[in-house]
Amino acid sequence: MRRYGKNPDEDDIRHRPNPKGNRPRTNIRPKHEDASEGMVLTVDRGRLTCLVEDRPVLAMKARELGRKAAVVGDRVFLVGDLSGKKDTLARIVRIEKRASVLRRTADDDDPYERVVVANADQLAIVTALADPEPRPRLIDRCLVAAYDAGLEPLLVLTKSDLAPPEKLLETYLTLGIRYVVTRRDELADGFAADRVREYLTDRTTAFVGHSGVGKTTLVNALVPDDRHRTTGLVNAVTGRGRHTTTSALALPLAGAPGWVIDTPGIRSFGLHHVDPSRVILAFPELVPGTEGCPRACSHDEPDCALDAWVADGHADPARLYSLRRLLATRERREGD
Ligand SMILES: Nc1nc2c(ncn2[C@@H]2O[C@H](COP(=O)(O)OP(=O)(O)OP(=O)(O)O)[C@@H](O)[C@H]2O)c(=O)[nH]1
Ligand SMILES: [Zn+2]
Repeated sequence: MRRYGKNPDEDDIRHRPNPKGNRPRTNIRPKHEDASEGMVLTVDRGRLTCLVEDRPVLAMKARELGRKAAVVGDRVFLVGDLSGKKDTLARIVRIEKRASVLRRTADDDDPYERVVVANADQLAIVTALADPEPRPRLIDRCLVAAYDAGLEPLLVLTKSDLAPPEKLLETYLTLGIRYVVTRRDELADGFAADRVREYLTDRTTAFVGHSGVGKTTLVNALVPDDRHRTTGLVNAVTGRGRHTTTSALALPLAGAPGWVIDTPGIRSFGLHHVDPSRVILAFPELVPGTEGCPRACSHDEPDCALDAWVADGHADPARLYSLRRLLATRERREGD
């Protein structure tokens, strides 16, 4: 698996003073030794549906977790009634350290980060080739978020029955991004799902896309029949309606091991949280060229050493251009 960078989640590093002073460490036992492991499938107004063994269990966060929130994809430990029966409520007592964190801010000037999905290793960026028109800047912003989170991006271009993909793909050639193109008739006969599934096997893939691009249609083709979301986003796990669904939803991939994590349609992708030093990790051949950069270089400023280094023939200028294009998406423009 290719990874673009580590994503240390500061939240997970707990600095707890030792209240017992110098008492021997053996006296400190892990709490809740009997807790069972589960995975968060969806979150709905403070209630988390977790998969424990093979059953969905409704749970809430234990007080002792404080402000730390569990999100979809989190591996958690639960205690209490884990039968999954009606009207039971278990408690989440621990959240495991996350392998990755996909974040977004509602707006660039909104410092409040939302952790959208934990532990994904791939980001499927779903874009229609027409109806609605593709928005390259939105795609670029999703790419930046993927690189920042250490997720490998996959472009999923839908509705190729309405418009051809070539022109849009040209833009992404130099980025070396994997892509898959689908069209309406291949949805019905299963070919679209077969082709997309190849990229999802053994992985945890978060799906993002603008409303109306056909994300739900595609996700339904990829997950078991009884887990279908109706268009209008009825929560397939809790069965509740659209107005309650603001969370992502993890669904098992049908026909192969893997997880599909559907996220609500997005209109924008705020990048307030993005660190440019991580975006360059998606361009490994450019990294040695940054040795001559000023400290904390954004790689998109006049003193950046990459211009001279690339001019000397060390790397393809088109790749530097692509890096700059992605870095520039951090500045918000009308319609992002
Ligand atoms: N022509 C064409 N239409 C498609 C294709 N895939 C989906 N659609 C249609 O596009 C519309 C939107 O599809 P959805 O799957 O609801 O889109 P979505 O991205 O989930 O949108 P939200 O539910 O708003 O987030 C529906 O009318 C689909 O039938 C395709 O490959 N070709
Ligand atoms: Zn630089």
